[in-house]
Amino acid sequence: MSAPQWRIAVGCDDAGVGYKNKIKADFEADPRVSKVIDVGADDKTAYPHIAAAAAKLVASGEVDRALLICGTGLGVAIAANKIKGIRAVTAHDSFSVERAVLSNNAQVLCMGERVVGLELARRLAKEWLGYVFDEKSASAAKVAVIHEYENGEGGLSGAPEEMYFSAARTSSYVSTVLSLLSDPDVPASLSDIDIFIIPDHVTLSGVISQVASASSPLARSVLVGAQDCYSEDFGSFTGEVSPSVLKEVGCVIVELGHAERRRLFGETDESTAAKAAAVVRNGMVPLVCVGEVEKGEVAVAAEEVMGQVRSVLEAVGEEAEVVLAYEPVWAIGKAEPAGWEYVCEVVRRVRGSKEVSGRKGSVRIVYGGSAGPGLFERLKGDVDGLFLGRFAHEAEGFLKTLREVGGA
Ligand SMILES: O=C(CO)COP(=O)(O)O
Repeated sequence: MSAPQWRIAVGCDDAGVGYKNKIKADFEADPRVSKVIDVGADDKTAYPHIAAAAAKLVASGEVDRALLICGTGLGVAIAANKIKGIRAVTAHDSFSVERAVLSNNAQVLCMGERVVGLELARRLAKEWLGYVFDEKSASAAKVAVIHEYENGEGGLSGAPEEMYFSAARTSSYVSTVLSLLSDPDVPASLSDIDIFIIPDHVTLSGVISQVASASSPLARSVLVGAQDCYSEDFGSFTGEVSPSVLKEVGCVIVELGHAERRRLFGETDESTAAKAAAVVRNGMVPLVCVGEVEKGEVAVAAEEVMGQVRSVLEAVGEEAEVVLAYEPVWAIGKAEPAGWEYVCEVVRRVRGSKEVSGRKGSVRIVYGGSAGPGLFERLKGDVDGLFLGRFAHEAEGFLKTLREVGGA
């Protein structure tokens, strides 16, 4: 496979200036390199800033690779790996440099000026330019798993969604789900996904206690969420539910902006965004429902959804973890979900938007709207999980879908 023309960022801290400058000059003279961006620094700038600046250029696609030098090559690798999408390695021998690209598709190579001689470092950097990751190789699937871990695991909602269950039914439903999850035959892969249940506010604390006293670690890992909360923590807001109290009782996720709340209770992008900020402020994860009202073109739907997404992401800041439940309003409460190709295309556009792809915090996108068993197989790859309503109202149906999302 022939090497492309590389665009490369180089950077170092004050311990790596000499090697960085030499290798930079080598790159500039190498016909395999089309562009070199030097992110510094020849001064006392601490290495994490330099490493992050170079890694961000890689993550944004402005360059293909980065080469970072510090005293050991360790700190710059650790820092670069904090940037989403980055695979940075420290390597000081020929074989590791080769495998870093061919096995791990690492885009960032780090070396230590105090570890290897200059000529070896220059030779390794030169060899590095000759390796190209093969997306069709057996390594590709393993690299994809790294990406999945970075994005977090899929999520699933169980009933009781909306206001369908009595308190007694919620309690018996949750005990059935927990006992099914405690069955020794449940596939281990279910522990790779985040399973969540979002009951009504009144039964929430009871469900949290049921989960806490479940008999298996998998059942005890079920996350319990709330269906809404207010944007203020405390005060004269009679009838509202405080995000601070939700946190206090062990709630970890708060669903916001459901289509019914927007339609029946006048909730807007602004009020949803303010609530999302309150949820994040209280250390919980907002699960924000977004979706176009009318069925139509993918591009129009994605634009409508992005309007809802933008206001939330602006409000929560760039580091907060967010789950988006993409629920086309027209597909809720129907016999069938929206077409899988349509869903994947809208989700791809949302995920690829600069607002979503450019932020530091994880954004998982789950699909909701008449979702149930048999759907995830079509959506996986683009969609991180499912947000279930009626088709999880029977515990067995919920478990069946969980197995599908868990790849079991
Ligand atoms: O709105 C939903 C979940 O919040 C979807 O509900 P249904 O799957 O029952 O259509």
